Amino acid sequence: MINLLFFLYATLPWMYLVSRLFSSSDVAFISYISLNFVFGLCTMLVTLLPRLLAIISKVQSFQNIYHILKWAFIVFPQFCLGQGLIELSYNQIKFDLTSNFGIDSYVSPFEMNFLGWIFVEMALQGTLLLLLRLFLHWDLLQKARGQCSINSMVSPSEDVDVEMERQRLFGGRTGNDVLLLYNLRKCYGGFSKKNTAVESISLGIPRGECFGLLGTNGAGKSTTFKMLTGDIIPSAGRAVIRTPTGSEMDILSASSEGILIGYCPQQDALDELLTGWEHLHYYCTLRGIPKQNIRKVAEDLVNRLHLNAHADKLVRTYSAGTKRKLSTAVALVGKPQILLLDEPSSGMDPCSKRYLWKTILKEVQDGCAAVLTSHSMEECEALCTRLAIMVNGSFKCLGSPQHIKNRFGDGYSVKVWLSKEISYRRMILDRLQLHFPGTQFKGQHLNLLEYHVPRSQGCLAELFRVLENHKAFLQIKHYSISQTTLEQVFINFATQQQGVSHSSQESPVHRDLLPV
Ligand SMILES: Nc1ncnc2c1ncn2[C@@H]1O[C@H](COP(=O)(O)OP(=O)(O)OP(=O)(O)O)[C@@H](O)[C@H]1O
Repeated sequence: MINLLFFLYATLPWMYLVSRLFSSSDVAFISYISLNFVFGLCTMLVTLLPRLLAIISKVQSFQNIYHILKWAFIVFPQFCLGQGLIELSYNQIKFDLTSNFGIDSYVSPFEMNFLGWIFVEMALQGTLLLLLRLFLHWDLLQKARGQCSINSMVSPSEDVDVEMERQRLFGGRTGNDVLLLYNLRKCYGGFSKKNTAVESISLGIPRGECFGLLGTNGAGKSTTFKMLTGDIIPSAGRAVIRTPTGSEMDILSASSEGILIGYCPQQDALDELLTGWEHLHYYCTLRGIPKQNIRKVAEDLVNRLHLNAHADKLVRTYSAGTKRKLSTAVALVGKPQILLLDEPSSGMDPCSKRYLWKTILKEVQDGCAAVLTSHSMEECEALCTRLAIMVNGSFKCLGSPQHIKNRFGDGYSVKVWLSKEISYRRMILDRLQLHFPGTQFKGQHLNLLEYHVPRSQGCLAELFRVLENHKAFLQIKHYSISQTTLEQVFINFATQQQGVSHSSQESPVHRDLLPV
């Protein structure tokens, strides 16, 4: 019995590991167990043969071969099981026979010169292989741990809107929501956990909402999308879809329930050797659109995204913007209930962007739930009913664009152009702080300085007065005062991003002022 338990303890992780290396199906695992038993039997026979020959012929060399094989095969748990059972039966039979003559020949199975080494070897092997297995499947273990702690509060420093959204989700107040993310988390790098790309985000998106994900390069937007599409497995948390019947299911099983998810990845997943028409035809077929309707559906998408001039050409001749249009068209095939758009408008001209926005808005109005990432604040304001700004993988704020501007953009943005590139940064700040306590310096680019002045009664008129009075003294060429924009709110959050690259061209942070 002990031997059997050790056998299971030692072999199962090993067998599972090897079978999973070759295939992800459990059928492979079962086949592997069967093969293991066959293998165990073979090693037993190979060892027994010299032993039997040694008993029959009394030739010492057979006995030596038996001993060598016995020690060599000890690394195979299957052999240990068979060998252990045989030795135990042999021991018992010997004891039964000799006890009648008053001889106690019983040997404890734990004696090192009997089965002791087998136990030691199996315990070591079992432990090592189990640890190896845990190491290789660390992600799965993290996932299991995440499931257990799914209701746990994540960070006490979380923004109140983000926290409320989490509570809404875990409180079950998700009436119309179709896409639900529960504490979704992704760490790259297994054990090291150094790179947490997405840090326990919780979100519910109802039908007819376009949700915007904003963040600097590397904030974790694409990783979130990849978890939703099954490209990568979350380290913790769940992404679920609510079916029309009200039941919740894992997002990856959605297609089996007939729920369509449209995905426009950040990198165009297009075949360079096919034309636009061929792509659309192919995806329509994949989506199960009846053959007679394919032409109509493809034509509709081509018209809506203004692809007519390019649909007949090979994709390799497309410009970057045209490829994005085709990728978006592919994502829209079959009227998906959930639409995931990863920077769909990157590289598009302003005119094409408008057509794209119109198309996305139409889909959303028709009841689709969309998630969109973009580096264009204008786009997010035009399309998104709610948005979140991601910094270092977690949401820093969440709500409608107006709500975010009201909460985080309270006050005025003052831009001052100096006549020369002189270091008047501190002096201007002192003057402004004298009249408007709480004024902050936001950044500098050559001779352009930016300040944030908190809102107060009569502040605007006073602000003009102060700047006019000091214009000549402070060498101010001209200045502008505006309400804080979404872009400025974004910049404020984005400066918190770890290791934000100052050389990037993409993010709005780099198009505007940087903190100094
Ligand atoms: N396969 C990977 N292995 C290790 N780290 C990764 C991997 N993919 C992404 N990361 C890291 O995860 C973090 C988030 O990356 P992600 O691509 O999700 O950012 P993003 O917000 O989509 O950026 P962008 O706006 O540039 O598309 C980054 O720090 C990135 O370096």
